[in-house]
Amino acid sequence: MFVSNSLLGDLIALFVTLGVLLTFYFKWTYQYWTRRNVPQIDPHIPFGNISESIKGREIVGVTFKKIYQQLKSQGCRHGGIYIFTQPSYFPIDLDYIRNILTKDFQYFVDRPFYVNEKDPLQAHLLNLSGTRWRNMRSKLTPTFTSGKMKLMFHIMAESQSDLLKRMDKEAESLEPINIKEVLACFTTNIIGSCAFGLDCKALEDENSPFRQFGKKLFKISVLHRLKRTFAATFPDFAKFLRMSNSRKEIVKFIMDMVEGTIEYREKNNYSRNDFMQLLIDMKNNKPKGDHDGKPLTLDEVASQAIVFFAAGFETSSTLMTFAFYELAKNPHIQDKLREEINLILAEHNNEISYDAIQEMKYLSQVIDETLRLHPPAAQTSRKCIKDYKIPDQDITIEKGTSVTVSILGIHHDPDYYPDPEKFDPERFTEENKSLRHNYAFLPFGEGPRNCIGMRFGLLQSKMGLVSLIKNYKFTVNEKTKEPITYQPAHVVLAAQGEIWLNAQKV
Ligand code: HEM
Repeated sequence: MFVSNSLLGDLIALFVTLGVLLTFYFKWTYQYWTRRNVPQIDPHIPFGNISESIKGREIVGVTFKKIYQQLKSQGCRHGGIYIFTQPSYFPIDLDYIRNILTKDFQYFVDRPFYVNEKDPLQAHLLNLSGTRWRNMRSKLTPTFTSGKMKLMFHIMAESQSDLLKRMDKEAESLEPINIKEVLACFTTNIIGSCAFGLDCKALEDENSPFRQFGKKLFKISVLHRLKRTFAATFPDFAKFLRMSNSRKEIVKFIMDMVEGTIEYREKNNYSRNDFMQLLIDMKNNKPKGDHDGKPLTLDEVASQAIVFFAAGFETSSTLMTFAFYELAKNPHIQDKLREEINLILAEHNNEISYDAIQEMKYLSQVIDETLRLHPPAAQTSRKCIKDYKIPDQDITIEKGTSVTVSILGIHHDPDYYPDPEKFDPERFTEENKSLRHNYAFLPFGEGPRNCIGMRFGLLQSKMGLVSLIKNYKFTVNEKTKEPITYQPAHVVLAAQGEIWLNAQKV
């Protein structure tokens, strides 16, 4: 029965053989890019090139930025990395990035995410692939036009007066202000109101159920992160195991809320200018546009509402938090912005209106520079859906390979932005923008699969900035831990720890 005369001897032989086989497997796997003549950054067993982020030492966006810088310093136009054992193509040249995101989009329609189609609330725009994505994107696009944003502006304006009330209360206490938390409550109110039709009251009460839900949504345990990465890396195996990405308590919270809202509106014949209403209309009537013509199901309505909340709430509140921090560090920029705000509002009866915000050019520069320095989405990805030959190279990206674009890496590249760590809104004057490659600034991604909520995200962030900068002068409080670093195990690029500011009424 034993190969040798002892069980121990057999076990040792078995482990040694397994060890040797595994080493060969990793060695062979980790030469994929070298075999294809693509420069690679040497990976480590078993996490490939993302060990630091898997171990929770840094956010993956920072890992990708370092890879970008390493490849760029070696003069590479592209490279290859490994996420666990899965090869991912890593373009550096902005023309290659433009081809993948836009010009040759038909090869890169999908995202490399694992989705269990049977999971409730998973059929949302961010996750969907192929024809299902095209149909949903086409149905949802009319939801985000400037006309619709103008209609939703009134809902945002209600939250803006709550923001001022909260700020007045905080400033009166003469204590430093935890700006990250205040702004998280502000965006919770706006998105909760627009996506779910709810009065969340997060600014009045930090313990409100919706604020607690927002915290829970982004609090991802190490186990859940490992599960997600595993499923993304080995999608076929995850499919075989029927792995689920849903969290039961989140599904229940959302479904109860969406069903309740729909029932109330339908029973009372009540309608409102918000995302939820547009989704309900698409459930009850055939949506317009070039798609399969099918109305949305209840699960699809709930899925879109949750992704609008998840994709729109923390990205915008992080953008605003960094904008206030940078303005507090740079008083001359803050003063210049306040001057513009006062000047333009004076021409609009001192009312913060949609049109007044659109006229504020320096405000856009401040927002763009914040998005450059601290892009909330530090990277984006695509999946190659048919073999793709890289133009001007004798290299083919194989069907099924993922592509990683380091937004943070590009935004900190001194070739495009000299002295990249400096906060300087002058980089975004019309003249300076025209001197750069269009793809050197990608905070919302690019191409047919870019951020659908860009207008909404910008509008709510601009509204937050205008109403607070108009009324308060901000400086950084010594309780803020500087230099700012990024939270390691987090979905968006957010500051580690709190950002404490002093606010003085102007
Ligand atoms: C400052 C705020 C925001 C930033 C920086 C941001 C950034 C991004 C980025 C980088 C992408 C990936 C694009 C690509 O791969 O080319 C994305 C996708 C997406 N965003 Fe945003 N986003 C913001 C706000 C919002 C808001 C407010 C919503 C919804 C109300 C939203 C909904 C989405 C959705 C649904 C997608 C997936 C689109 C698709 O796959 O077709 N985002 N966002």
